[in-house]
Amino acid sequence: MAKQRPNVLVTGSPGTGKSTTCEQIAEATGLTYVDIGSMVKSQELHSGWDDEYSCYIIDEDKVCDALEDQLNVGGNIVDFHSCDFFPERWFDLVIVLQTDNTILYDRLEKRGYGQKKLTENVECEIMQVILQEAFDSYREEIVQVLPSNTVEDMESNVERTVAWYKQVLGQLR
Ligand SMILES: Nc1ncnc2c1ncn2[C@@H]1O[C@H](COP(=O)(O)OP(=O)(O)O)[C@@H](O)[C@H]1O
Repeated sequence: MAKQRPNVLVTGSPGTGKSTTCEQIAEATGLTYVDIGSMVKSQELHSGWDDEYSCYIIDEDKVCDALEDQLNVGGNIVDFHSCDFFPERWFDLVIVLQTDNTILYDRLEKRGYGQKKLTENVECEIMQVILQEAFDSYREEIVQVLPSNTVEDMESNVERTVAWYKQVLGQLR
């Protein structure tokens, strides 16, 4: 079944601005914002709590099952800090947000991350782990790597995604 509207995936290390960016794009386009982190918690799509990293151990199969119908129809903007376990066909655009490590460090510190989690997340960003994951999982043509250091960056990222969305919708109709 062909999607009626495109789906967008916004990925990147924690703190790069996924949720803020997604909320703004959702407001401007009417796409449904799907925050996987909250879903994992509220629908218990996990296999327990990881004390070391203070996070849930996500059950990827359960997440995909829970999203299947909605993503097949289309019209969603999905926010998650990992992107290699979703079916490739779900997404028409994959945005990878990137933030300079000193800025990211400050954001995660403000969020109250412990030293271990903070260092590992900043290292993940430096090593471009999510970027690599995105290029390994999706066609290069649909992956967009966007800087997310400043408010101006965010505005520009929202603007270009909204423009892309309108263009795709125009082609579908
Ligand atoms: N491009 C940006 N410029 C300035 N502040 C930003 C930017 N992106 C995110 N932030 C701020 O950083 C914090 C983390 O953003 P958030 O959207 O929660 O990130 P994520 O969902 O990727 O973890 C928030 O306080 C947000 O306002």
